[in-house]
Amino acid sequence: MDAAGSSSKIQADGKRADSEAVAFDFVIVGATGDLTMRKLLPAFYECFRRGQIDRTTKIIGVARSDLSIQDYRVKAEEALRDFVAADSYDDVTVRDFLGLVHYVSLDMSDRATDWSGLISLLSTNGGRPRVFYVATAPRLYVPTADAIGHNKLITESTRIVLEKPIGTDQATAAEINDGVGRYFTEEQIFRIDHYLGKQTVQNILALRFANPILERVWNTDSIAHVQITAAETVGVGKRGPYYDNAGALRDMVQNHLLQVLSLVAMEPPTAFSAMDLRDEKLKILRALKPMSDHDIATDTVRAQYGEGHPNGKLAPGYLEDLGAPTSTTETYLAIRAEIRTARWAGVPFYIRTGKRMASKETTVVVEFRPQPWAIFADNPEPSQLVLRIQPNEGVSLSLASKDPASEQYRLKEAVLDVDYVKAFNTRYPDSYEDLLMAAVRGDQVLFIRRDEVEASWRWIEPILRGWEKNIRPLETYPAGTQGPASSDQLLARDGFVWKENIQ
Ligand SMILES: NC(=O)C1=CN([C@@H]2O[C@H](COP(=O)(O)OP(=O)(O)OC[C@H]3O[C@@H](n4cnc5c(N)ncnc54)[C@H](OP(=O)(O)O)[C@@H]3O)[C@@H](O)[C@H]2O)C=CC1
Ligand SMILES: O=C1O[C@H](COP(=O)(O)O)[C@@H](O)[C@H](O)[C@H]1O
Repeated sequence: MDAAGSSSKIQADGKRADSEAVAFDFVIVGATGDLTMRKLLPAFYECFRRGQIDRTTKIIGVARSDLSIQDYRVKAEEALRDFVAADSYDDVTVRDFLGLVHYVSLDMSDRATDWSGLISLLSTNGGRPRVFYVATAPRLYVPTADAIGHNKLITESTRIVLEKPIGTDQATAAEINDGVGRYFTEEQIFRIDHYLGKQTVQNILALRFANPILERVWNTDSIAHVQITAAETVGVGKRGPYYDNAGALRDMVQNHLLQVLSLVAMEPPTAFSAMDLRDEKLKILRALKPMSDHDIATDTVRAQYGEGHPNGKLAPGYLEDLGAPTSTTETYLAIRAEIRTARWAGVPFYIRTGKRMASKETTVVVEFRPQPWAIFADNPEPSQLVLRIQPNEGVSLSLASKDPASEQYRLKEAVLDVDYVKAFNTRYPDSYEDLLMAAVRGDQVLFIRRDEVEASWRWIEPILRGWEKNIRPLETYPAGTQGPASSDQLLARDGFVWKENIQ
């Protein structure tokens, strides 16, 4: 399938048809870190290459390391070489882009640090967008906001972008929100969730609210259950110290997967505005049925990967990856959630995520209710709408069909499938590209509001506490598998199965 009319909109040089070049000052605090090197600089490079960034823009790296601008540009160039797709990398464009990149050494934990080097780089034009992106450990979010305020750098067009995690529970989230909120208004605070930068996540809204054919059946009358899966093949890697304090619930569910769930479940907003959209997401987060200790025991599963053989090769278990003798941190979880609204009464939402699983796939599966009266000898399988968030971005709908190979009236599943990359004949931008440019433009549609963060933590925290009390014991699963068997039982109890190997 081809996207009607799309080819005329794709520009040969890869520019995005609907966006103009903007001039701005963008300060990245944490400029030598993994996130900046692997994601932010490559994303900015792509936006520059596509003509979205004006040449007078300044991207100013800030960290404690004592580096000259030249040293930092060398590092930035290495990062672009490593992390920009080969077919996007171009020496001349890289050279031009590096001309926008600056560096200042500053310590955010030291109020006495002299900010004059940074201040001299910032434009005095109060209308020019000025963004501070805080890509450091969360304990520095408030001191950074404090230093920005103390140095009187907040103009009418200044924004602050906060990376996840916003806290580790309700209380610590409130401390960060209050601390940053002393200097910045809510309209100036951009809490990032990179899942909202994924085109396929954004597309959930288009599918639902631009296609009445779907929206009319998007409720408990037609939908039997929803599965949200974010499976990863990677282990904990070098992020062990962070991850062991977080676990899968804080790392993936509190933010990314609850955002996906709220987009799948929300009512149509009255307008496509940050306020209306976030109001509707918030209602869903607030409508999640609180998990009692009994629910935690029966409706959650938590597990940690042990040694296994993904693709026939030995992979270490979590403890070995972590380099610790013991840990009760979950690297896998499955939860059966309920949303207490008229639209979703009686429709379980199953969430699962895990590291070192059999395959990398992030999907939303919407299973429709079965035919109430079967006239065929075969019982048709209920239709499933599958949103492939990543990889192989696309959407498919399985339909029961007459099997042409059978003389009798036998049924067989046939699949309507749209592969977005082929349909739109364009590259899929990395999540950070849209998010960075939205922060520059001051558009909060793709960012999380304070009350959403709080509502997410309110639902998550009893589960965290229940697990701390071992209400649901930690299981193990071999690396390279689909998690523990009890996760299957969670669905089997309701008569459902996880849909596997979607990609
Ligand atoms: N990496 C990732 O994939 C993801 C990261 N995040 C979040 O992004 C943030 C950054 O993560 P990541 O890049 O991995 O972390 P890193 O540890 O790799 O980088 C931290 C950065 O902060 C700088 N820094 C540390 N202390 C100070 C200070 N006192 N003043 C100024 N700069 C300081 C460090 O440089 P220096 O030592 O030179 O000061 C470094 O540039 C974290 O909040 C993380 O949770 C979120 C999602 C994914
Ligand atoms: O935020 C995070 O997300 C990644 C998964 O992101 P994806 O875009 O590859 O789905 C996860 O690996 C990481 O632990 C988590 O912090």
